[in-house]
Amino acid sequence: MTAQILDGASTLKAIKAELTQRVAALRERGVVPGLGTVLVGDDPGSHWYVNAKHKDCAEIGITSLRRDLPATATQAEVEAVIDELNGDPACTGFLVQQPTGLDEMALLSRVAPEKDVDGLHPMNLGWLALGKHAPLPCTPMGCIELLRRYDVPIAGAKVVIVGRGLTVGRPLGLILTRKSENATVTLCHTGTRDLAAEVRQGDIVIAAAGVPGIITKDMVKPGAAVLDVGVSRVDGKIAGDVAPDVAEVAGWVSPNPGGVGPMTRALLLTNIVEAAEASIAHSA
Ligand SMILES: Nc1nc(=O)c2c([nH]1)NC[C@@H]1CN(c3ccc(C(=O)N[C@@H](CCC(=O)O)C(=O)O)cc3)C=[N+]21
Repeated sequence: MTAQILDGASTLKAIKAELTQRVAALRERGVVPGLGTVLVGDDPGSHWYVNAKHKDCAEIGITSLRRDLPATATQAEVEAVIDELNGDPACTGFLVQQPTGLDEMALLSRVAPEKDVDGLHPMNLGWLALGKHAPLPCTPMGCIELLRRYDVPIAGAKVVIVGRGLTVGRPLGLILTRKSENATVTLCHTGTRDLAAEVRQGDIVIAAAGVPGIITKDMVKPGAAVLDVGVSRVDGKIAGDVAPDVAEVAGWVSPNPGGVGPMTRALLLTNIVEAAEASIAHSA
């Protein structure tokens, strides 16, 4: 027996089809959702991601405001672009692509919280900790949406997260322990004494350590769902956190590429549409 594939690419397609109708409904009411991106420098990976995001937007009727700055851009220059997008009504949501090489906390904090479609503004993460509705981070929500669409049970499940990074592991623990998800979470990190023993308890394992192949077959409970969030490059190719032979014991696995990456984009699109819908609710 081999694991069922959690196909993020086809799920992104399905979500785009659903969002197309919501964007059309917004446009009928005179609201055109517009995504802004702020990109600093010429990292090819970052350029690929930002291009992909704008292509996704164009497909479903979201307009694009693209601000590309050279690697030499200063903190003040990037902050001026953030201020400009904060004040532009055509921009209903935007993000600063990471990494920038600048003071990222200062940049994140400067984005108007209601335009923070990455869900990473300190105020939005604070609302998450306090249990109030706010934009949520795209990669964690992409993981959850992928599990939901394949009917992997989350409520009551033991979820083992590997990695405490600010964009995935840390917020994911907060989200999965809400009443609406109701999972029991173990958050592992470099201080974890026996990683294999922790991972073996997981009905769901979410690997977001950025260490190629850190999750091996012997660590996985038979039938578990294993999500691979890690993006490392080995010889120019994407290497995930999950070793390929994990599929021999797992019940479900997300491929990488083709799993959580496209789902991150799907949830970004969802956040853009929701921010635009919320702007109507607030002005009505
Ligand atoms: N402010 C900010 N927001 C982000 O959401 C953000 C960011 N900064 N910095 C970098 C990470 C990374 N990220 C990905 C998006 C899409 C894929 C994706 O769609 N990958 C494809 C193809 C990958 C390939 O072939 O190169 C896949 O997994 O199938 C991956 C990774 C968003 N990030």
